[in-house]
Order: sequence, then C-alpha cells, then structure tokens
Amino acid sequence: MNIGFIGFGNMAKTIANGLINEEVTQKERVFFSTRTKESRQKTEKEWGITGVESNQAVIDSADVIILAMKPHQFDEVLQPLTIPKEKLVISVAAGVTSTKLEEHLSKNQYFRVMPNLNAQVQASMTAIVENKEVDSRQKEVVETLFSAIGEVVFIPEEQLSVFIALAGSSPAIVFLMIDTLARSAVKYGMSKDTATKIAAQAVLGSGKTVHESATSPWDLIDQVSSPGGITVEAILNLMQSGFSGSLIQAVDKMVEKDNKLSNN
Ligand SMILES: NC(=O)C1=CN([C@@H]2O[C@H](COP(=O)(O)OP(=O)(O)OC[C@H]3O[C@@H](n4cnc5c(N)ncnc54)[C@H](OP(=O)(O)O)[C@@H]3O)[C@@H](O)[C@H]2O)C=CC1
Ligand SMILES: O=C(O)[C@@H]1CCC=N1
Repeated sequence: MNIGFIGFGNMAKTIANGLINEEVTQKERVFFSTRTKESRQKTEKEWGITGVESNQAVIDSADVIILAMKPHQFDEVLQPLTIPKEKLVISVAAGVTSTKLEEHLSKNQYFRVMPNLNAQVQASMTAIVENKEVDSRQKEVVETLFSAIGEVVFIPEEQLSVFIALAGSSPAIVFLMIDTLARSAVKYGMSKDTATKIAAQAVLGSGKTVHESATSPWDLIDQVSSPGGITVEAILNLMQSGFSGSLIQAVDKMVEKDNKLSNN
C-alpha cells in the first residue's frame, strides 16, 4: 500500500516510523510533501524516503493519504487539489471537523483519526471517528494502519474533543509530570537521567497496573498509601493544593480550544 503524507512534521514522522517498523508498508512506498523545500530535503536525507515537490504529487502517488498539516492550513492546502474518489484520506488534525473536510472530500472517502506521540513506540491510543458512509474495506484499512502503532477505538465525532484531551494531548501532561518528579529528585542529588528513568518506569508500571487490574485508580491510591506512611502525605498535600482541580481545568481548556478551532 502506498502511503502519502501531506505535512511531515512531528505527528506524520511518528506515524510513518511506526508503519515502517511494523512492516505495514516499506520506505519505498511512503511519500510526503512539506511547506518548505529545506524541510523536505532534510527529511529525505535523514529518513531515506521520497519527498515530492507538490501536494498533488502525494495524492497521485499514494493509495492512502494522511493529512498532517496544522488545522489552519487545511483550506489553503486542500482547495487546489484534485483528489479522486477512490483514494482514502485520513485527517489527523484536531479542530478540522467532518463538515469542514466535506467541503473538499466525498463523504465516503475519509476518516478523522486522532493518534498520539506514543505511536513512536507502538503505544498510541488512537481514536477513529465513526463514518458510516465508508465501506468495510476502507474501515479495515484505517483500523489496520493505526492498530500497527498502538490501540484503536472508534468513537462518535462529538467525543473527539474530550478524547484529544484524554489521549491526544495528555502525553504532554504526563511528560511534564515525569520531568517534574525527576527534577525534584535532582534537588536531592540524583542525576537527571537516572531520576527520569525511574520516574518514567513508575508511570509506565502505574498505567499497566490500571490496565490489568480490576481495581479502580481510586482504590489503588489507598493500596499505596500505608496508614501513617509517606504516600498519604503527598496525596493530601496535592489535594490541598488543588492538583485535581488543575487537571480538570486543563481538560476544560483543551476541550474549549478544540471547540474554538472546530468553529473557525
Ligand atoms: N504533535 C502531536 O502530538 C499530534 C498532532 N496531531 C495533529 O497533527 C497535525 C500536525 O501536527 P504536528 O506534526 O505537531 O505539526 P508540525 O508543525 O510538526 O508539522 C506540520 C507539517 O505540515 C507541513 N505543512 C505546512 N503547510 C503545508 C503546506 N501548505 N503543504 C504541505 N505541507 C505543509 C509543514 O512543513 P514544513 O516542515 O516545511 O514547515 C510540516 O511538515 C496537526 O493538525 C495536529 O492537530 C494529532 C495528534 C497528536
Ligand atoms: O496540540 C495539538 O493541537 C495537537 C493535537 C493533539 C496533540 N497535539
């Protein structure tokens, strides 16, 4: 399957890397375009894949086209293109609604998909927005592509804003938490590298425990918090200083921003 990317920044590179590593496609079958020649040439040199000179050339070369530009670039990019109806188009952009995509694409040829940066390690949590107009073969293609880079869930479009907060953007929050935990240990003399590895493994294990245990996170907090012990000091301190409130506000801000982008 030839896969084309329009826009080849952080997200597109992450997806392409996952698809090549998982042998869903081969380097020779990946094509991309960027805004600037410099970025295209640099990526070609570093990645050994084919950059093409125009966005139309991506459409012409690929069976599946992944739109991975910034949301505000969509109209400008899609307007001049001729996209045959048999090509499957996947948009990974936040804030570019189905209604917006249908200004440029047929109802039965596209999916909105929201992966996350953890696709780098085949651990994305990806949402595919349900589209009842596409056929089962296209659905299978999109599911196969994104299952290669992690977990996949089908959701209605109304839930995408909150999904972005929960999974598309949340890696940044978790990275902030890992970095802050590690930095706090540096204060006590541990090296940043060691502290980061330790904090990352603790976070990785905690996610795995939640996944694999029938116990809720709330009950797991109690299991770690020995009576009169150390953990409960932190939990109560975080509760007093508004940790949960800050996270709730952060989710609200992300949903608000996605709605704002979607209404533009
Ligand atoms: N980063 C993430 O974790 C996630 C991002 N997304 C979505 O992915 C999309 C891309 O985000 P991200 O990768 O972070 O952004 P980047 O800024 O890293 O990449 C954007 C890419 O688009 C290219 N581009 C801009 N204008 C054009 C154009 N006219 N024609 C062709 N290519 C163009 C840029 O080219 P050049 O290099 O020359 O500037 C660049 O390669 C966004 O819509 C975002 O919502 C979704 C999930 C997670
Ligand atoms: O920050 C953004 O807009 C994109 C969407 C999800 C992750 N990155």
